[in-house]
Amino acid sequence: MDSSVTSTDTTVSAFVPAPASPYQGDIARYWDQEARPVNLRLGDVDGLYHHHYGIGDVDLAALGDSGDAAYDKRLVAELHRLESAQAEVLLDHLGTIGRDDLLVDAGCGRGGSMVMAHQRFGCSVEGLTLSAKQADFGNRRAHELGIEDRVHSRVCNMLDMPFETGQAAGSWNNESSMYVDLEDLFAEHSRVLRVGGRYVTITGCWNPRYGQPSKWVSQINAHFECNIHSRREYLRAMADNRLVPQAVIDLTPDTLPYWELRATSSLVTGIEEAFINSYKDGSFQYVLIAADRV
Ligand SMILES: C[S@@+](CC[C@H](N)C(=O)[O-])C[C@H]1O[C@@H](n2cnc3c(N)ncnc32)[C@H](O)[C@@H]1O
Ligand SMILES: CC(C)=CCC/C(C)=C/COP(=O)(O)OP(=O)(O)O
Ligand SMILES: [Mg+2]
Repeated sequence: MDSSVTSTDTTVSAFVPAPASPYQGDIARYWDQEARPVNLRLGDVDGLYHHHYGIGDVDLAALGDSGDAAYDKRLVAELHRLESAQAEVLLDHLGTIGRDDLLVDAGCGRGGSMVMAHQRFGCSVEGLTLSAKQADFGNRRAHELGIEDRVHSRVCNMLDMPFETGQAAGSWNNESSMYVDLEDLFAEHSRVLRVGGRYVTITGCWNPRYGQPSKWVSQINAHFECNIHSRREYLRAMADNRLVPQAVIDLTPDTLPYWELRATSSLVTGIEEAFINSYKDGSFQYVLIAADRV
């Protein structure tokens, strides 16, 4: 992958709306300033830039011997493969999407999942992020791929989406729902989705069976300036907003191999222990919820 995508990250969106709250201003700044090598090096593998985590078994044969010079490169490629596999599973749950349909990526990051959705369905994909840097990055990448007329990112609050009622065939949050109130979020997804449309989220949530957010969950919140919700809050807020779960899948066992591999790499960020320990002590879960808009 040509690294110019990362090195030319300097353009500024023409219009950046004022943040809806001081908190959203902080989150916009957070993502404008984010440049962790773990995200850029993985994205450089094939030009799909993700800000989410991975699922699936590690391919030990592809990883090979940790002693040889190219091991680091293979490790990066393997972590990236698992992150793209996560996005594929999210897309699997959107149901049937046609070329004329619109999909909405709420909290789109640098747009990796949007590109994958367009490549799979041929549809239009609109992404919303608080970060002008991320929107510019995603739009530049779409332009390089020649899909800028079908894949577009903008700076916009996902609680106030610029779409007509019932305009979207599908919408999702991929690790972005921990920044907003869930009642407000699902009310807005419910509004923009057509009846019969599909909403999908992959998220980390605290487990009501544990009791309250554990110290590890609190550590993850502090690390990302986010506010992780409980599994119960997701289901309740969906029920309140005409979103009826069609699948609720506990992906915790599927994401642990990614974290255990990442913890051995030179790209660690310091948050690996909190994810591994909270997944193992049962206080935190990685879940996919797919819901029908009824
Ligand atoms: C962890 S990243 C996930 C990015 C992307 N979904 C992915 O899978 O690569 C979280 C994203 O949520 C976005 N976000 C947080 N709060 C938001 C809000 N109120 N409106 C729009 N985007 C928001 C951030 O700007 C960031 O792009
Ligand atoms: C599952 C949960 C609770 C996620 C919180 C949201 C979040 C910040 C996701 C990862 O982004 P990233 O890819 O930028 O993070 P990192 O730099 O750690 O890879
Ligand atoms: Mg990452």
